[in-house]
Amino acid sequence: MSFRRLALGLALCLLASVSFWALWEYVKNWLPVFSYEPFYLPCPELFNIKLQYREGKPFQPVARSQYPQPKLLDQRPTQLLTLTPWLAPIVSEGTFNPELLHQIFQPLNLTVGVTVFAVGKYVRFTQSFLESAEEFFMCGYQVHYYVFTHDPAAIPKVQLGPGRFLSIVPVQRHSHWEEISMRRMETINQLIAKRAHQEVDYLFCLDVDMVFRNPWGPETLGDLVAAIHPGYFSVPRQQFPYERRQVSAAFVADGEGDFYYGGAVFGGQVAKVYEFTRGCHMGILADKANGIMAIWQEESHLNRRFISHKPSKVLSPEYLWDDRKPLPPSLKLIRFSTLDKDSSWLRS
Ligand SMILES: CC(=O)N[C@H]1[C@@H](OP(=O)(O)OP(=O)(O)OC[C@H]2O[C@@H](n3ccc(=O)[nH]c3=O)[C@H](O)[C@@H]2O)O[C@H](CO)[C@H](O)[C@@H]1O
Ligand SMILES: [Mn+2]
Repeated sequence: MSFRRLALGLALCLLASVSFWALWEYVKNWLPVFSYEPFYLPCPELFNIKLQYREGKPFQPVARSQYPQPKLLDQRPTQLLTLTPWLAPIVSEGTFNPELLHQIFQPLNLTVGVTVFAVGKYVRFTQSFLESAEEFFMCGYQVHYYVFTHDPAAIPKVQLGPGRFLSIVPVQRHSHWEEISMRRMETINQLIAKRAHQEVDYLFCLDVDMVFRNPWGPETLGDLVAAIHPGYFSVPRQQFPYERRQVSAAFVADGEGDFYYGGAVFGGQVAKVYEFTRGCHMGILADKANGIMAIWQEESHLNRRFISHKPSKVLSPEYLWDDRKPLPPSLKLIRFSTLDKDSSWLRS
């Protein structure tokens, strides 16, 4: 009797272990979580490794060389070039997705600075400039305007959106408009050294006699940004109004040049704008020492520098237009444009 019980007990035990084993095999095969071996974890050293990279090589200025001129309108008369020969994007409507760029740039919590000069009669442009910027410039981002003026009390109070600031920076009123325009390089450079390097990530340096007409967003952000001048985007480089006198630091030889850029719009990462404005100012000082002023003042020096220090992003004339010109079929919209103004009265 007891032998039968023992045998039955053993058989039951055997059955139970076999079923348990079968169940385990089944579960092990079907649920990956049970078969997962934490092979790579823990491996804390991976998170603590500090790599000693080869030292970064700073970009060298491009030496004078001969190569064909890039043509903004070479493809089809209505289609703009989208890439420079040194692989910088040329930004225009249709080349980027604004929603995607917003998703990428919005979480970065960037502050974009704007420098603008309102000296003498140009104070009158400040209101329309600022109001249109509030409507279209870097909407949804933190913006810091630096308004340089000889007369702080004359700067109108414009209602600014949340996260947008305005600093008025007093400057001397030089008697000649050329001097006012040209001194901007030095003044911007000093502003960056004094405070802007701690206050903004990117900085755009803009003319005040202009208004925003359509959105200007993060598609414009880059290391060093130039804008193609509205007057010369379809002419051979020999016709660009570069400084052609060899004695000037802004001299450009006949076969040189990519695009003719406007002095009314440039920018980039604040450290790059610092280097850029310093270089231009040094050229301007060298010219002063030689008793010469470049044909288009700081714009000539800016163009000289952009030949040897290529912009990493180029803005199409959508970002620097002139209302006095008819709109060509190649431009789908105008974002920032010069007002029709009486230059001789303004400069008198
Ligand atoms: C089409 C054309 O001819 N463009 C040239 C002209 O641009 P612009 O006619 O656009 O020059 P501008 O008269 O707008 O002067 C440039 C900027 O300097 C500031 N400003 C200038 C004068 C003044 O009395 N007060 C003042 O605040 C202001 O922010 C102005 O927007 O002159 C510039 C001077 O560098 C460049 O040579 C440009 O190539
Ligand atoms: Mn202007």
